[in-house]
Amino acid sequence: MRISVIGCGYLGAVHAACMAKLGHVVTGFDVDKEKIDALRRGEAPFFEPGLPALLTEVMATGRLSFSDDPAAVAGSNVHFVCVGTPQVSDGNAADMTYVDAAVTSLLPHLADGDLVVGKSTVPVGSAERLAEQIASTSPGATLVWNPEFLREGFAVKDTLHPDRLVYGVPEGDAGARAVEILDEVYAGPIAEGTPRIVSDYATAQLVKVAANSFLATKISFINAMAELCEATGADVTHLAEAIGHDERIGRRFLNAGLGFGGGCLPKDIRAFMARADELGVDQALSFLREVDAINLRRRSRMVTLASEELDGTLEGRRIAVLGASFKPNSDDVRDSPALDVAAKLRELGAQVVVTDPEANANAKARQPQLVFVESAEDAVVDAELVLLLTEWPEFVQLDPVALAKLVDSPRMLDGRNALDPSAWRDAGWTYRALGRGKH
Ligand SMILES: NC(=O)c1ccc[n+]([C@@H]2O[C@H](COP(=O)([O-])OP(=O)(O)OC[C@H]3O[C@@H](n4cnc5c(N)ncnc54)[C@H](O)[C@@H]3O)[C@@H](O)[C@H]2O)c1
Ligand SMILES: O=c1ccn([C@@H]2O[C@H](COP(=O)(O)OP(=O)(O)O[C@H]3O[C@H](CO)[C@@H](O)[C@H](O)[C@H]3O)[C@@H](O)[C@H]2O)c(=O)[nH]1
Repeated sequence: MRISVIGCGYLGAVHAACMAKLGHVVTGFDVDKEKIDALRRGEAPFFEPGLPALLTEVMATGRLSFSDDPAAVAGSNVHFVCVGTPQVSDGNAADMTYVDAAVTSLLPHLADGDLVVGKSTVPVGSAERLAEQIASTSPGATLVWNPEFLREGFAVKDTLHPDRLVYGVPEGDAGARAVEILDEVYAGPIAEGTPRIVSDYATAQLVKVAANSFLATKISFINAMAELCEATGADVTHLAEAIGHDERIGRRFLNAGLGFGGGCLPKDIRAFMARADELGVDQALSFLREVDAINLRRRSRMVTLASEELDGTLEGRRIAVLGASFKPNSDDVRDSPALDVAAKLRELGAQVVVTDPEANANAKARQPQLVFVESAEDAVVDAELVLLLTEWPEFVQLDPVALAKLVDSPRMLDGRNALDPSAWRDAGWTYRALGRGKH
């Protein structure tokens, strides 16, 4: 198939490369010329394991090209819309400006029989509105909604081997034909047995935000339990393990700590609440307000614990922060709990030194007043307190004995429950963690 991918950010760049890997001829288009120039050189514009090698492999076949010219999408039969839907600056809703602009720029290049495939995460009702817009100028083209569930850090694997495919299609022949085309696009994963669910537009859009709401709720549930553990002296890691053995609950996404961040879960639950409000069913999602509040409370709890560790005085105290990205194996700092905590501590007067294996540059662009260094060893020199805020493997594997020799005072606050408490305590550290023992 001839495929265009509109928007080559985290989602679009991976999607374009994976579609080429599946044998299609792909043109990636983005308005960001710098990003396109990098992709044309075969460089991933962000850190994503496996993407650079995949780009090199598929670009050598000649099946993948990139352009900053909107007309480059002409001639493709399937057009994936992968642009951003961030939170609006003055509220909780999703900003649909980029999706609207992307579809508008696509319209003049659509031919009869073309498929427009929405992949961005949008408020329910958007597909119906965009389908009308497309029908008014290009009645021969069809819109389908095909939400994406990839995780950063595993994006290539998740795209090539998704755990499910969801198609939201219109009724009638156009919908049936759209299913046939999408089945051809995803022939590889379907042959591997990937389940696919065919439904209407509204359901497909809702599946995406429902899935992210469930994941966010699961994380906030365990973090609420962490609050109880802190009040009672219990250990949330044992609690998670114990309830996780119940297959109906499951252990995944029960890692208590600093909570969720990134470019998806926080903004998606807020946009979902905003949309429910518009639909007059805000009560149905009122629990998500609490999910958000529990999540944000973990960040302030970390700041409080840091202050307590330093006898209530943050002013002028040297704090080392390990981690800036919202999770390991990503350089994404959008709504990063780690960066948020580091910035707050600095605001309160601490001398904060941050290090992240991949996210230093992105983090510095957002928080230029923070000091960034290249390694954990550099960050902890003379530190009175060390905070582990993103559980990169290189941080989890740090040697507490060697590190103790570099710090001013061996105090560790583990914001991700990622370290072995006894190893750190045996090496002379004061070790405290969120949800583990009485504070
Ligand atoms: N990042 C993820 O892991 C992930 C996973 C699943 C779904 N999503 C959803 O996918 C969408 C994209 O997310 P992202 O993380 O890739 O965002 P992003 O900000 O990394 O990328 C968006 C890209 O769209 C480009 N763009 C903006 N307007 C454009 C236009 N009119 N024409 C062409 N390009 C344009 C931007 O320059 C940018 O490169 C969002 O709706 C997000 O919720 C993201
Ligand atoms: O037990 C857990 C699991 C995750 N997290 C945090 O939750 C956030 C999100 O993690 P994850 O879901 O792995 O990252 P994303 O790449 O943002 O992926 C989510 O958001 C994507 C965009 O919508 C979806 O496609 C994915 O399915 C969904 O998992 C991160 O800050 C993690 O540190 C926890 O605190 N505890």
